[in-house]
Amino acid sequence: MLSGSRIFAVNHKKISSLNINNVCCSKIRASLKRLKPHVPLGRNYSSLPGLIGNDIKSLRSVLSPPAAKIRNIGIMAHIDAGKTTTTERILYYSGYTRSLGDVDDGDTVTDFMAQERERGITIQSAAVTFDWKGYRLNLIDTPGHVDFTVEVERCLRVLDGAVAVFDASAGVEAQTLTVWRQADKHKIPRICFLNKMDKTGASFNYAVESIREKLNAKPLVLQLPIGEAKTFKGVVDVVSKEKLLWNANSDDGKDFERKPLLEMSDPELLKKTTEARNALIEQVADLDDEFADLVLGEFSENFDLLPAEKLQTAIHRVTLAQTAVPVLCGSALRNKGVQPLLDAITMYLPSPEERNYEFLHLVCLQTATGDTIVSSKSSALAAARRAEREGEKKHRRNSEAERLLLAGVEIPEPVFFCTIEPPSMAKQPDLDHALKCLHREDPSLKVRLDPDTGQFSVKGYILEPAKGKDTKGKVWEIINTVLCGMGELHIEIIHDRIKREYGLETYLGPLQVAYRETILNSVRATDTLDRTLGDKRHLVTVELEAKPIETASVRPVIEYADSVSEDLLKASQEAIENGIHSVCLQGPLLGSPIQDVAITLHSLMIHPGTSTTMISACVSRCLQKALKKADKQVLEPLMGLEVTVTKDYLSPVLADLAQRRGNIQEIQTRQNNKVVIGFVPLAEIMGYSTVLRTLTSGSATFALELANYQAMNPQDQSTLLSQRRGFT
Ligand SMILES: Nc1nc2c(ncn2[C@@H]2O[C@H](COP(=O)(O)OP(=O)(O)OP(=O)(O)O)[C@@H](O)[C@H]2O)c(=O)[nH]1
Repeated sequence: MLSGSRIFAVNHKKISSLNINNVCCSKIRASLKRLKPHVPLGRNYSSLPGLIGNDIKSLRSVLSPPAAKIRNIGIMAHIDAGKTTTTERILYYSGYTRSLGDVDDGDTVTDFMAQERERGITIQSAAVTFDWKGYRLNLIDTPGHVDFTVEVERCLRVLDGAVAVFDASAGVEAQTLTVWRQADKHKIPRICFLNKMDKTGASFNYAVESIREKLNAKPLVLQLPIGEAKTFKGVVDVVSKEKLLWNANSDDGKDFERKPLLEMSDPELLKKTTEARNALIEQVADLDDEFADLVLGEFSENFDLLPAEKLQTAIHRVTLAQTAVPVLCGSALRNKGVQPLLDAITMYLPSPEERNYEFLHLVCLQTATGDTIVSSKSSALAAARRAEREGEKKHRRNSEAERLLLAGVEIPEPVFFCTIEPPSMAKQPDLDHALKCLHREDPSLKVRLDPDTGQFSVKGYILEPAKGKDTKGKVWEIINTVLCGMGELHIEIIHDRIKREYGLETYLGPLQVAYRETILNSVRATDTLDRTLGDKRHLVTVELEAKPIETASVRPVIEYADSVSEDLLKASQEAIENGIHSVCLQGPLLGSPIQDVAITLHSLMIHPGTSTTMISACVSRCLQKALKKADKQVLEPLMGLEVTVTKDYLSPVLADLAQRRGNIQEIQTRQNNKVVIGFVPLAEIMGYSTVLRTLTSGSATFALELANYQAMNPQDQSTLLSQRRGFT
């Protein structure tokens, strides 16, 4: 959990173009840069070809609408489902941009970082504000790659609704499950958009079923596709029984035809749509009592007489209650189906007035991800009070400031780390500054200082010892700066950003896996620290026990025996726990965090006047002594893996995974592809994208997610320990 947050009251009249709740500083500066190119930024941003100036509509002229006409929404999905392409179409049709951006050409609005444009992927979420039919939409495009899950998390906590985009040929994919779970956690009402209906293998029914089965959600089919794959040309609006057709010769899809379905011209389609509408009405009536009463009363004889608006209002209610999700379809790339999606956003997703925010206590923090920005303190306070009245009251707080804070961002533990070095010692402060700023934007990036790893330091291609003596015999050592991140891509992007945005060429050490350690048996130790400093005697005696437990947490459980005096504990508890935590952060085998342990303090004697530092030191030493005696175990990160591959390449992929200690759980058939689902240790999967590309001629895709930490087998553990000690 992020350590803290602050609230900022923003004068929205001064920055009316940035009607957003919580985006990182660089996004705000970059947005300002787009609208006002001369704002001095003090940091380099990638240029925005073709976007500065006339191509983007200035929002300063648009008056603030009432809250009921505001939609704060996000776009989320598995990587490459088409979020950015859909966002580009949305911006174009709303009049925000005057030309269609393309991910493949690297000229989109929301993917504005150089790395995003070069790789065609979203790395940072981007917020844009635009209007649609009298509504003000604040939209955030989020990344789909698992390495940037925290970006999604920090956006979800401020959204009122979300559009989940799916590749209609793949249905629910691995990362869709992750973002869906995140949205569930933040209680975000959603709409599903089945994109890529033009793609070979696209199947509306398959995608709807996968939403039902894999996401355990109730899909409300609001549209039916007209054609699929190459024949896809439009959609039927099930609610109004109209067909929407896009002109095949139009190059931007701006204009389309909306016509009622008629018995004479479309008998088959009309029959199918009537069946779908009746099924939809029954489904909504099952979920909404008010609608059920209406349907069973006035319209039970003939659902055709039920006005579209009544059905729409009921769909809005069930969407808000999150008992079902409306499903629409289209092809963003072929410019079909995006305008009805915009209508659905305004019609079915909630306004800020209809949402309760989870306000939580968090401690104070500098301006960073997790801060809460409000347009005025009084309106935010009113919202907080309403949330308390209507919500579960469990977060009622006394302090006014505390009541305004939104729930924090949950930060997963990093699984990779590597050293990073500046080009010269003189540049170390610049590197520290860059890392500090990047960490504030991206709390999933962790930086730690490793004083004495006993390893070699890599500077360019030259190996230098990390510790030595100078000519006068004085000992010196290199302090390593260590980057800890969510994946290979995450660290690569950070490295690249330091170069481009801060002008610093840095050197990365080899990428290493973040292992953990645990103990296998209970051990007990006693220690006494007796030191006299000046005229003061510091004397502490501690007896403690460390034992294995099941928590999957890197924080040890700390217990105190009844024999430990409560008065003594009151004065020294913090020092004792600091001592325990510092040892548990660096285990005896690899210097990795220790997990699944409980520490019980059995006895404690403290001489009056002993400093808390000495108490911490004694507890640390005693715990180290105990751990030395224990049987120890290295735990390695185990990744959940999903590889989507055509049948022809299945065998080589399986053979390769077997060599990587992979454990295959299931092989599913998804359209013409096979989906291999299993687990593989992270250490074995480094650089997998290159290997998979070679094995399958670039036709396969894969997704990885941390599943848990598992015990290494004795042989692999001893090989790893030998490697770390430099014996192999
Ligand atoms: N056939 C087809 N391709 C599409 C469609 N929409 C997007 N694409 C392509 O799919 C690829 C990924 O599109 P993006 O819009 O970058 O997807 P994304 O979900 O934003 O990707 P990340 O942000 O990196 O997760 C690009 O090559 C697009 O051209 C579509 O409707 N049909």
